[in-house]
Amino acid sequence: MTSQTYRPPTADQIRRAPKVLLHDHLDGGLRPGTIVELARETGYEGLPESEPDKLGLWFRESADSGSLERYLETFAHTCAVMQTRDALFRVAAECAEDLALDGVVYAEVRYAPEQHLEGGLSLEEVVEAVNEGFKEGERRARQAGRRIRVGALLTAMRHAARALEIAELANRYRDSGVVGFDIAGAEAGFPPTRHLDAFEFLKRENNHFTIHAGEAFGLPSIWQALQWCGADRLGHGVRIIDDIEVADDGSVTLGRLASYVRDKRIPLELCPSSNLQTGAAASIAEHPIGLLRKLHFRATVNTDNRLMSGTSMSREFELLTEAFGYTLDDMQWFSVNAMKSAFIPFDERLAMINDVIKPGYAELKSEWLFTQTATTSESLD
Ligand SMILES: O=c1[nH]cnc2c1ncn2[C@H]1C[C@H](O)[C@@H](CO)O1
Ligand SMILES: [Zn+2]
Repeated sequence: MTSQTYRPPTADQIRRAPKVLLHDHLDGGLRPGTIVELARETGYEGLPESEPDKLGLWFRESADSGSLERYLETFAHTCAVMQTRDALFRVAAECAEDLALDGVVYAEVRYAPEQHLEGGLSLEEVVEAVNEGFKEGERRARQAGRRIRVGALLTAMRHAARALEIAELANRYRDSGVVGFDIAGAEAGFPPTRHLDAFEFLKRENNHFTIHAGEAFGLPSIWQALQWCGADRLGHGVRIIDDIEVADDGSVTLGRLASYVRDKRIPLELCPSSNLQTGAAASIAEHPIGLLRKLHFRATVNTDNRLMSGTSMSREFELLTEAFGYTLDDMQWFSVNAMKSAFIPFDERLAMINDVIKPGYAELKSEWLFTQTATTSESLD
């Protein structure tokens, strides 16, 4: 008799399973219908499509270019409609609602405050609007019988020069909704060491940060992010695969950097579908996550940009299940990994693991027992 543990989970089980999301961009996850409405309300006339389904398709197709730089161009439209307090509040509330509906119980959602100042808001007003939106989304989710907790990560754009200012902002709001800091944007030509002052400030403040590294650019970027900047986690980090050698007989050799990442349990915020679009991986089946999971790296599964990739946490897990035969146990492993790597305090992470994640998977895994019992007693009658 095979237990549920060895069966692929159904789409419904994947959706109901408690999931943890560490890498999701607020400006990469808007509902297409909301973009259309906000564009109308705010007088933005630059949208390439005015009908929500067509607009959603436009984002997916435009982001599918094989280049990170072209992928990033699509954010001009989402940021354009996120320039008022009401728009930021709405987008954040809907983000929390959508994630909760997808079975996400804990999420860290990032955005770059400096990209939302065109309507005259201050950096503080941007952060407060988003924080209030997340709270509202959590409340709506609770009303609908779901539970989610959302924290914000403040991102600085790596081509700009405001990283220290944004790091200070993240530090100021650390006890009210902001759980950490990040840098994002085009990777090639913009090494993380350009922003050392920001990282050093956060270290002095005992604060947390992740760095987009090892996505469009390889090992040097990961090495800098860890050994020069002191990142707690790697945004993507998928190119760590370049430091892992698999011989014809299947034996695996880790280089110094890959060993360091695994030994120190550095969390990798892997985003499979996003990587296919930017050319960082050729297919889900060939995505390094398969090997990294086998080798017990601290791998986590993430969406990156739900709008641009037409994805969700459930969709990412469906794709992985299909490609690698993952079970509910694998899903639990990824979810516990992510929760261990979150930026909230240790006792709260532990409580999420023990009181939410493990019981959630235990319940799903036990379901097969009851279907089994029902069939057995029927056949005995
Ligand atoms: O995957 C990514 N790599 C680098 N930068 C990214 C990625 N996804 C989104 N961004 C950028 C574009 C957004 O406007 C910004 C803040 O969320 O972060
Ligand atoms: Zn990202």
